[in-house]
Amino acid sequence: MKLHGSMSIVDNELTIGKIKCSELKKKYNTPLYIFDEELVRNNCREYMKHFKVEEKGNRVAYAAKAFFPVYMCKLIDEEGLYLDVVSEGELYTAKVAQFPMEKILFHGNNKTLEEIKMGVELGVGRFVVDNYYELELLNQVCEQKKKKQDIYFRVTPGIEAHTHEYIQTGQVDSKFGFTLSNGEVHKAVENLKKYENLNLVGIHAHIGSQIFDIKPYLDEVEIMLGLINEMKKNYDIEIQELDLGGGFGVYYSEGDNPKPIKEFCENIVKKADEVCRVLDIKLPVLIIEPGRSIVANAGSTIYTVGSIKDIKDVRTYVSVDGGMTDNIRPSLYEARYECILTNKAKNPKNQKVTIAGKCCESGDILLKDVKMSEVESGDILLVSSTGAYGYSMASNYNKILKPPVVSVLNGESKIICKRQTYENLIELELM
Ligand SMILES: Cc1ncc(COP(=O)(O)O)c(C=O)c1O
Ligand SMILES: N[C@@H](CCCC[NH3+])C(=O)O
Repeated sequence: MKLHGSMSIVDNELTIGKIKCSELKKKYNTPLYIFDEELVRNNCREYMKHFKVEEKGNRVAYAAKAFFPVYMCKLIDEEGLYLDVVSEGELYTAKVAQFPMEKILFHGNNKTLEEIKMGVELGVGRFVVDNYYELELLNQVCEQKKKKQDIYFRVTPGIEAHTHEYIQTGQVDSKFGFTLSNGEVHKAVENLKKYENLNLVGIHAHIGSQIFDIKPYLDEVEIMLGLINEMKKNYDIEIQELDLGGGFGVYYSEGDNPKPIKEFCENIVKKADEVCRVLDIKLPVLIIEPGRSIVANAGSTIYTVGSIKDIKDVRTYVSVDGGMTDNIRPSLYEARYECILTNKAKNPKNQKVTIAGKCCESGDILLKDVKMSEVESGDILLVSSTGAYGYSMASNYNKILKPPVVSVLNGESKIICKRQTYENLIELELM
């Protein structure tokens, strides 16, 4: 297994943030999400530096959906990032964390009236308007509240990025945004005069998630700056902000070859400079919205191994005390991960096993056919890179409790999300 961030192996045992996994298990029990705070902060700083936030006034907005406890929101604020939210719940979390509302971008393809009202009342900086329905609702709400709201248009630029089809978003056949190729974007711009309470300051596109190539982003820069140029020429509208979305890929398992943050950022910034020079237009403020690439490698999940079923000449199933409820990604996207027995970190990996979860579901498989050292019940199994879309997509299927999240940093650990209790589980149910 590739070691990430502050992971290291000491006396044949895996440590994170200078703490042995066996100590974490003893203190907090399993299953347990571990959050490597140093790595998250380093990733934020890499983005801020290489996307030229100070130098050029560009912005990095963290995509809350990847992992968003109040603690994470406060960290994002401390590191100076902006924030991308997609729901009332994420907005509420930001409010509780006292995140500056003017630094929030509010996304979503079907924002409800309640969500729109909440966003306007709280004073979010930018609504990323997805469709006509939202334009109407937002304008009405702003009229009632006598506010003028800055907006972006979400554009579907027609880029098919190479990633799982469930997490592609930039292609024409998408539920998100105004389509560029059939003139929808232009029509929306032409109609803007009707919406007196809205002020179009930017355009946005997001081409998908877990993307390794830089090329689709460079295409996106070209297409979107071309659009900005047309808007100036055809409608005399000056677009000052260009939001290119997130989706930068990370390493989960062998074969994944993500580019370093520096490379993604520098190439995008450089390309935008070049295209603006060619088109002879003013360089807009650039925004990106990384989620996964800030938190994925910083998160790990530890489990305790329970039953082991060896079906001779077929497969060996090693079952753990969590599964698809704390990590739906393998079942949903056939996502692949790496794992290690933390208490036998350097032992030779001489067998092939399949790691199964405990849900009543045959598809509840976390890792299929992975190399593993001699395994026994009671061992601690760590799955790496579960920091993005693990906790945030966790469920209570089979009424299994969501595990806690513990942050580790320089030999200290602290709970940032408590373990759910059975009382939490049934508190909304009629007795
Ligand atoms: C609009 C938007 N921005 C940002 C992101 C973050 O993506 P990722 O976590 O892959 O960086 C997403 C999710 O794909 C998104 O839909
Ligand atoms: N939840 C997805 C990514 C979501 C993308 C959001 N637009 C994943 O785990 O990969």
